[in-house]
Amino acid sequence: MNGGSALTGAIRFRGLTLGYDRHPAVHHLDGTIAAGDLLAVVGPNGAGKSTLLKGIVGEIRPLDGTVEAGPRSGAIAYLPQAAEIDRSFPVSVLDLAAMGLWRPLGAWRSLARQRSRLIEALAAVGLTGFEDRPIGTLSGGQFQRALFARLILQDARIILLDEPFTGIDERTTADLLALIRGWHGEGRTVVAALHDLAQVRAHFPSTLVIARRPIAWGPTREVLTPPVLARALRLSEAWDEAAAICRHDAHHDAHHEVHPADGAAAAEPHEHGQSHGHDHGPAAHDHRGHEHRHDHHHDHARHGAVS
Ligand SMILES: Nc1ncnc2c1ncn2[C@@H]1O[C@H](COP(=O)(O)OP(=O)(O)OP(=O)(O)O)[C@@H](O)[C@H]1O
Repeated sequence: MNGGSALTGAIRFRGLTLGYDRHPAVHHLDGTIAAGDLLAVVGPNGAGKSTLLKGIVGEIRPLDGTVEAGPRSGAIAYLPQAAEIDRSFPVSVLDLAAMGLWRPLGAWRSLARQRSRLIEALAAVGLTGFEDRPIGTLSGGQFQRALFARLILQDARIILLDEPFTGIDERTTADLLALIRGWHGEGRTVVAALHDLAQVRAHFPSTLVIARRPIAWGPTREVLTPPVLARALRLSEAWDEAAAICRHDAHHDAHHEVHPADGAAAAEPHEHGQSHGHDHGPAAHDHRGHEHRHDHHHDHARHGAVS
């Protein structure tokens, strides 16, 4: 990957730190999600999954480092968590889905063509006949289907999904998973924050485990192991919410992160410490989360916070 057009569909992180009010929520992420990857982002509550997706789509700006996903930001479609979506707005299913057409076609081009694409997209998500229903009257599953119709119409190279199946019935989940597989088959890059590990194992070839920082990244069957998950939980619980930012260029412990090979999924299935020769394995460092908190305060004193 040399950037520019070669990055189409790929997402590259360089020393990325994301957070709120200058407190990091995800930090020191390096690596590339390859174009066409179907990647699950997994981690405990508060691990930073939503924050990472928001950072990719540009909803929040990096506190440090960079994320490149492009080349055009409009090439990203993003489905936030259901709780963040306002359903009280009085629009119909057709209108909601039609919002997805705004970027691909512009406002006034070929209304007839737009109409037929809309009808096709609603059929693809099983909502034929629901066109005129106000979105406020839909069930949770039906509303999620309408949002997926909007995603279809956005026709983006990169699709980010934040817990798309939470609270969604099995039948709808199966239908939407089939759509996701279809997107993967078309070579789009799909990244989904998920909690259901069985679902991840069954449908997502690659997984990134995070606990405020990347824990493991690679082929799902190699990454989703009990030690990795236990470590993610431990580190997440030990996190200091008030930690300050440490600059990636000055951070002496920066090499503790996972680095998927450029082109991603081949990557590194194991915990970072093991493959970089540092003794950061879970057995050797049971108190690593605590250690990390200490590092942060130390770095803060040594380098100062990023302003
Ligand atoms: N708008 C915000 N302002 C301040 N802190 C925030 C904000 N959004 C998230 N955070 C904090 O950032 C951290 C990561 O949150 P995030 O929502 O990214 O985690 P998550 O992995 O998606 O969690 P969950 O699985 O519970 O959805 C948490 O400590 C959270 O409280």
